[in-house]
Amino acid sequence: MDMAGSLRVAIGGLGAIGGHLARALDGGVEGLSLTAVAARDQGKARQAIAGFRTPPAVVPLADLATEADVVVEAAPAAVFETIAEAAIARGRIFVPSSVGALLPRMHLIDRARETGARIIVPTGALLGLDAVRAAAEGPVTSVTIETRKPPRGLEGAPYLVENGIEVLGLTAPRLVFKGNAFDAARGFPANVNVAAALALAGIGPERTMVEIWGDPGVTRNTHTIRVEAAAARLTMTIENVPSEENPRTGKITPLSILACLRGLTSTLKVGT
Ligand SMILES: NC(=O)C1=CN([C@@H]2O[C@H](COP(=O)(O)OP(=O)(O)OC[C@H]3O[C@@H](n4cnc5c(N)ncnc54)[C@H](OP(=O)(O)O)[C@@H]3O)[C@@H](O)[C@H]2O)C=CC1
Ligand SMILES: O=C([O-])CC(=O)C(=O)O
Repeated sequence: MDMAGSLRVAIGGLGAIGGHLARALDGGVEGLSLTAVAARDQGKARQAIAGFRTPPAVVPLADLATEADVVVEAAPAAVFETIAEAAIARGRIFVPSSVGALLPRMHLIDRARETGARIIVPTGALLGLDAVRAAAEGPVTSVTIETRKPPRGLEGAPYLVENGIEVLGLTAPRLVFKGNAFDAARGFPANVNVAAALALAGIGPERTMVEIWGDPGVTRNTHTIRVEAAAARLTMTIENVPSEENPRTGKITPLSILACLRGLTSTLKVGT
């Protein structure tokens, strides 16, 4: 907490997610104050915060956790571990964006249990994780997610490169991946964090099934969840407007994280 009793927030990464979130926090959010940021290019980061009302410290990734109660990860999956380990070692609240990177690192949850840290996965670019969590308190038969992205939003994914799948020239929708959430997150680390979040909310990454389509007919990153459970059947679709900074990332993602952070301090909290 800072002297005004606000939760101190640090953000690793200042791109489509981190940049938007930093500006929103600097604009003033009750109960939250932005104290530190990190990016690869420190000069660019200093420029990005130059006009802020209260400029945060620009620090190396591993130091974010010394400056804050809540550490938001909004960087490429490749540096997830550096941010996560430091935050968890210090017993902070860790809010990951690169949720797919959590799936092969579930030991971080055991470590958090030891240190008193919490890992809070935001709904991010997805929807309906409240209903999925509720359904998963009872028996669940199946959980699937179908993701459709404009081809440029999938370009360069390791699974496509390894399998020689070219998406940029597509003239019709193509199913480029079908498998479980664990393999989807490994093959598409910058594209299907939503599948990882869904898996964690519901029945786990081995049983959560994923289809990824390169679709030249869509302009939005579109995710449809289907859940068959004893208590309810859910079918939900979200159509995300790609952000200008990074077409892989829907504009709703930083808004979801902001809503998640508000929920850490608000008196009235709505939703599971
Ligand atoms: N959970 C969800 O629903 C969603 C999750 N995501 C995921 O969130 C993450 C962030 O996405 P997004 O904001 O679009 O990404 P961007 O590419 O727009 O921004 C990434 C940021 O990370 C910084 N960065 C890169 N490398 C390093 C490094 N080695 N050390 C420190 N900082 C570094 C970059 O700094 P610089 O500019 O200096 O290079 C940049 O500020 C991604 O993993 C993405 O897949 C995205 C959408 C939805
Ligand atoms: O739709 C989006 O904005 C991003 C996305 O699929 C993900 O990273 O999981």
